[in-house]
Amino acid sequence: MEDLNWLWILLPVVAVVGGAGLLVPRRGRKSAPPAPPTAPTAVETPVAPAPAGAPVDTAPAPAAPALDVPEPVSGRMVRLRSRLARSGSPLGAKLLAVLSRDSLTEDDWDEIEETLLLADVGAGPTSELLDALRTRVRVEGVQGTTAVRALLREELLRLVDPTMDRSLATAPTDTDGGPVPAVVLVVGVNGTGKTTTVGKLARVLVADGSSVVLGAADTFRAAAADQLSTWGRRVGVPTVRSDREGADPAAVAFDAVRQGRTTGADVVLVDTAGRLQNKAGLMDELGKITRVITKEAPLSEVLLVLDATTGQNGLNQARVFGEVAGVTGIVLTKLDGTAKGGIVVAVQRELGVPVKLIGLGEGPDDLAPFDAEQFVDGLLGS
Ligand SMILES: Nc1nc2c(ncn2[C@@H]2O[C@H](COP(=O)(O)OP(=O)(O)OP(=O)(O)O)[C@@H](O)[C@H]2O)c(=O)[nH]1
Repeated sequence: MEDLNWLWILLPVVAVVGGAGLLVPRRGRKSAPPAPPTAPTAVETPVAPAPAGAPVDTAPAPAAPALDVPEPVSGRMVRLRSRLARSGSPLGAKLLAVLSRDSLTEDDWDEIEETLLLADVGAGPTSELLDALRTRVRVEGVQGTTAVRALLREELLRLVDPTMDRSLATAPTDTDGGPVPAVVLVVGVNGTGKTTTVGKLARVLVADGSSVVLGAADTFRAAAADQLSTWGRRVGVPTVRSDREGADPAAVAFDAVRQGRTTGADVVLVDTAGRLQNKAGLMDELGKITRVITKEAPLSEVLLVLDATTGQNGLNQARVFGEVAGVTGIVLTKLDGTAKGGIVVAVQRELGVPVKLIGLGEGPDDLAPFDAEQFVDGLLGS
């Protein structure tokens, strides 16, 4: 109980701080904060009937768990910044080292180019940055560590683009029939961290005072639904799932959204499998999920989860999902495991949509809203 008292004390604080960076202001909120500790049976609540031919079961309600108190969102970017800085940050450190040399030769510029390419910044953004740096070093005669760092910070920031809208649409949507939950569909190939991200995001939303329903539409792997239920249970969030391996993911997604609607939830987060080997199959599956969900509520976000350590491979995935899934935001996971932060720039360019969230580790609160300035400062080791 003592833990839970902390939750109620924390919620108003987190709602203010978290709302600034991550979430759009709520419109027409109609529901109370997450299930209070006295109603633990809200976890894994029964679902509405499945569409014809696609039965969906729900697991029985477990015994009352002690609920976690998610870490406030506000401190997380600071953690990212220090992690990036601690990682040795080859990108920022190497660029600074070369740019600080007395007079830059062609070999030095080649070294800068190579560093950027190795950090997965991508060919287009690399040549843009090189042109900008060359011009400014020549024209402005920038010299000295402080001035060079300021120049590099400015130009890296321009590439990462602080003007992009990175807020998450997690406010209920107004429809003719009244407000319906925001629906966030999470897509990406297997192993990138989708289920983990859905679990972490549920915690962020709970910390923000939202009521959440999870939909385990990754029916390919039975353990994925267990994994998701565990995440939900820890913060008192119900999970709609099927225990039948290979059940129709669209049916589970539909039931999750219906459940959210019936219970007046603010947000429904839907995890998917993304295991399909070809574009046509992927398009069919995601198309069907989207079609059935939108019978209940419009899609508010389609988040593509990409593993930051996969480089060019990740970009290829981004391209395919971008074409078939109408992606509105990118979640870059495992940024803690790579020094190649340049992927942020490359993937935004590839898809034309912003990185909205980043994964910083395997801990339950290792998910942060992406902040361009903090990210660049982390790269520069400041
Ligand atoms: N280091 C690190 N590991 C992460 C991060 N996000 C996820 N992981 C790990 O990546 C592994 C795969 O995560 P899942 O969430 O199961 O991935 P998935 O995309 O749902 O995989 P499938 O269910 O197989 O499609 C797990 O071991 C996670 O703990 C992150 O930001 N950093």
